[in-house]
Amino acid sequence: MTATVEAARATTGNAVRPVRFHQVGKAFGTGKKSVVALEGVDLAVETGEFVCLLGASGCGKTTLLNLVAGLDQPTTGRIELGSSRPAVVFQEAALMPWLTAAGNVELPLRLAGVPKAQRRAKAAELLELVRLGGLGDKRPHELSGGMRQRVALARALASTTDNTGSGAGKPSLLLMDEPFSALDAITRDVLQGELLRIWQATGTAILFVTHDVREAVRLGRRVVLLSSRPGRVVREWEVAGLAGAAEAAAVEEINAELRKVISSHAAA
Ligand SMILES: Nc1ncnc2c1ncn2[C@@H]1O[C@H](COP(=O)(O)OP(=O)(O)OP(=O)(O)O)[C@@H](O)[C@H]1O
Repeated sequence: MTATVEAARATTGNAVRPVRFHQVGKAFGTGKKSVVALEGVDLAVETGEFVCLLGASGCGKTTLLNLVAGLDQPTTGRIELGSSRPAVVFQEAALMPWLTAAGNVELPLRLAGVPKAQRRAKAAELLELVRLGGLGDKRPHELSGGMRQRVALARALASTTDNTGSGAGKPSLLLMDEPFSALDAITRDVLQGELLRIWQATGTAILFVTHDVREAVRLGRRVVLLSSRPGRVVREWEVAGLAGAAEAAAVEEINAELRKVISSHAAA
């Protein structure tokens, strides 16, 4: 079977989907030493949707995001990318230490050839959005871990927005790989709330990787569970709008399913 990543019009009716996987597989290496990280993954993210991808350590979550981001190629299957330029926010903010916060946010715009005045204005707007207005001249080492992740989020939003000219009319897509897992519990809680606000304000689709069930249910409208090696989609839950007892019940049910997946892998 051929493996491709297509910048195609992945459509549902007339709408363009940010991304769709068709039976995607990924193996590292060949022969006896080959590691099959993903197998037969079918998954779509709709325009403006917030999907949390959940799975045990090593089940292929990062591999899957890397395929969407174009950092790696699938071995089998096909990925249709309707999004103009997916951006990734990693566990560590990975900011350029010699640039200010504003300079980091401007970077993707600079690389896309956006004129200076326009990118300054966009960076200021995005720093306001992540509640860092007035801190644009700080360098990464002058900011807390939570603030650095806010800058990384603003930078990712800068690279997904269509003001770069190339992606007019295409849905934006943000890929997030356990972005809050290195933060303390209070900062994580605050940033989860902020991310929901920003998601609602921007309408960008988000594919968010986590191994924390509570985080997945709080943030996602849909939670997708991957099995352990090879990673396949085991089950999905619609969790939009759950609160109180219903949210707690969903967390419990998904936790039970995750434990099953982990123990079946351990027994294999
Ligand atoms: N470049 C690589 N070469 C060989 N094996 C790899 C490579 N990248 C990932 N793998 C293997 O593929 C599997 C999936 O890895 P991946 O990092 O995608 O898992 P993950 O679900 O993101 O894990 P975690 O939650 O611990 O970050 C693992 O067994 C890993 O060892």
